[in-house]
Amino acid sequence: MDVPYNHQQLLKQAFDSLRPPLTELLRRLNPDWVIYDYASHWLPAAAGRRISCAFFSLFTAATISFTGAPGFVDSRSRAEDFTVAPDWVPFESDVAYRLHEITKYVEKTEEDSSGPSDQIRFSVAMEESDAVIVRSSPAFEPDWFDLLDRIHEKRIVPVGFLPPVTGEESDEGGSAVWGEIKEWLDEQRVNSVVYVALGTEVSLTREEIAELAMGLEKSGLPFFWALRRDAAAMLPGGFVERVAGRGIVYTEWAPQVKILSHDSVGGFLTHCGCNSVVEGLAFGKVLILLPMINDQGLNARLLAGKKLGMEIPRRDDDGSFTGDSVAATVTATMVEESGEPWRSAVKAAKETFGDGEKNDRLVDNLANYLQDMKMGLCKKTI
Ligand SMILES: O=c1ccn([C@@H]2O[C@H](COP(=O)(O)OP(=O)(O)O[C@H]3O[C@H](CO)[C@@H](O)[C@H](O)[C@H]3O)[C@@H](O)[C@H]2O)c(=O)[nH]1
Repeated sequence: MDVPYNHQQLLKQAFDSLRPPLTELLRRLNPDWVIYDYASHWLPAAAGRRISCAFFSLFTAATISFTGAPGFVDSRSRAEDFTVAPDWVPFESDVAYRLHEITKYVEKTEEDSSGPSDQIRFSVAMEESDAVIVRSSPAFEPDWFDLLDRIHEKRIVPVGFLPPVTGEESDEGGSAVWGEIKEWLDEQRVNSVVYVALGTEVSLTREEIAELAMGLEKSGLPFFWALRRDAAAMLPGGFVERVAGRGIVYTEWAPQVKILSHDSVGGFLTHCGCNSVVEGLAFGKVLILLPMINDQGLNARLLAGKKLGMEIPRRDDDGSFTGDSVAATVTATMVEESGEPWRSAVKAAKETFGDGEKNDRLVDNLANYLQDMKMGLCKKTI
């Protein structure tokens, strides 16, 4: 969290230096399977042919489908090409980037200091795997799972949402910190508080922070805003004092899961990172969508299409938004009658995202699959 986004490639560079010791470890342990993330795209090569490799996608089935499909020529090169569904998507779909979300990636000129770009890491990690495990569920995105099955010649195994745990099972959020936050939340009305948090990688500009602050102030609703200290330093003068009592700006690592599990929280203004989305929906909170980087725009479209969240309107070219549009989206989703379909949709989705037993069944399926196919039997030869 403390590594600025523009220095993140250094983490990958450091990570790559694990290749020799990991290769040695794998040779010694000789496991049946290795499960890996996209950054270690070299793991299948390190594992060799005797160990099976499963790429674990933290991204949705829709995002993986949007990213590419073997057997289809990907002729996309301009930013505009990524603002529509790609050729291999056979059904109507809004899942695509907005111009402002993709331009910075397409026009990127600086080299990746770690060597391979994230895109290359991702596609090699997918291609070289024997199976792809997806942290999602066909109950949420049936069309996208069907499509993945059709376009990839390897097993695609949904593992469910791995919903968050609270209470004694969770050690998150030291008790003193949580005690104070809980005390404040206990004083608020049920479903009245907006929890605002933009994950671990997003950096807002001064203007974006000011508009967001103005919108929250104008909404008149109680809010709890987890904002890194460096970003909080850019808040407009007098804001914290004006909202005192009604709004909290919290500059430490927030116990997000515990906060979202509290009954006073009704909505979650989120950047649409996959973990936050699961955490919010597992507790039935309506989402207010402010995607900023990576897959977040695609997640926002997928969620908005299912009325699980409402996007804060922004200019297509530069992504700017106003405090008024923040306030209007927050109040619509949280309290106005027009937001009722969104509030009902998240209640209905709570089971899919949060039900432990339902999700555990998918984990069991995965475990059975790994057992059945162990010892390299699933190496695809087609
Ligand atoms: O003060 C904080 C801040 C964050 N969190 C937790 O940190 C996680 C953040 O995860 P996520 O919501 O996925 O955000 P990012 O870490 O910013 O997401 C990165 O990783 C995701 C996939 O894992 C992608 O979907 C995003 O685009 C990418 O930016 C969540 O579990 C939060 O509960 C806290 O508990 N307290």
